[in-house]
Amino acid sequence: MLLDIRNVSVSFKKENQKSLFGKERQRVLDDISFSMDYEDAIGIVGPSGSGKSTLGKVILGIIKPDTGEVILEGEKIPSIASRKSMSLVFQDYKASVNPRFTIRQIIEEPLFLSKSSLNKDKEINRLLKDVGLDESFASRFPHEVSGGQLQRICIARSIATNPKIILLDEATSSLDLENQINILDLLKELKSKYKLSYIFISHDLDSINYLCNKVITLKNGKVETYD
Ligand SMILES: Nc1ncnc2c1ncn2[C@@H]1O[C@H](COP(=O)(O)OP(=O)(O)OP(=O)(O)O)[C@@H](O)[C@H]1O
Repeated sequence: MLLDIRNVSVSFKKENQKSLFGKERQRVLDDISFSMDYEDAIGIVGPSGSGKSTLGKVILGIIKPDTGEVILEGEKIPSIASRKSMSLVFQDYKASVNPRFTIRQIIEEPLFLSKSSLNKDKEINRLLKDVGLDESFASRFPHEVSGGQLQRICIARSIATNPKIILLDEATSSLDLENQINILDLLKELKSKYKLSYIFISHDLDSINYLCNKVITLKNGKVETYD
């Protein structure tokens, strides 16, 4: 098994409490359990505020759950190994890149310590090709590419470290329909090429049905359906 989420609960301190030192907490995730096999694409769907992104952050080790655990290949998260095995693609691709970096610098950011510079150029060209862009993109800046192209660049960055799991948080939601479909097709292609596993957080059931083999529906922090 690749990933095992066991009885995860998360609560946050409630905002705007009547008393200044109020200790009321809001339970955002309530006893969530599910597992993921190699090469699964799991869709997480649910209304706004249902806890989808919080669950993503728990899986990435950004938020420590109050109770429960996340086990990646038998190892508890967060661990050094887990950080290397997972990467992330956001909805807000513009905010997730440094506007002063060239596309080459953006893609090589996670490769910083790992490869010699000669190999790096080759690697960047290969990654650009993987996401359907040619080598000329490497020297451009983010404002010189389209939204769909920038999201492709973020996907190239996310596969640069050979992760096992890519967490895509509303990764297609700010794109127009044509770009959404193109990105979903690209994700499918990369998945089979590199035997990737995806956790795909989305409002959009059509996209989830297109890409994913399992769907988890969250409602008020609980798993409502799992199939
Ligand atoms: N760091 C935090 N501190 C306090 N409350 C938080 C924090 N992060 C999230 N919440 C609250 O937890 C609940 C779930 O948020 P979350 O972002 O996980 O929902 P979501 O399902 O991803 O929503 P959306 O679809 O709108 O992105 C919300 O009520 C949110 O206000």
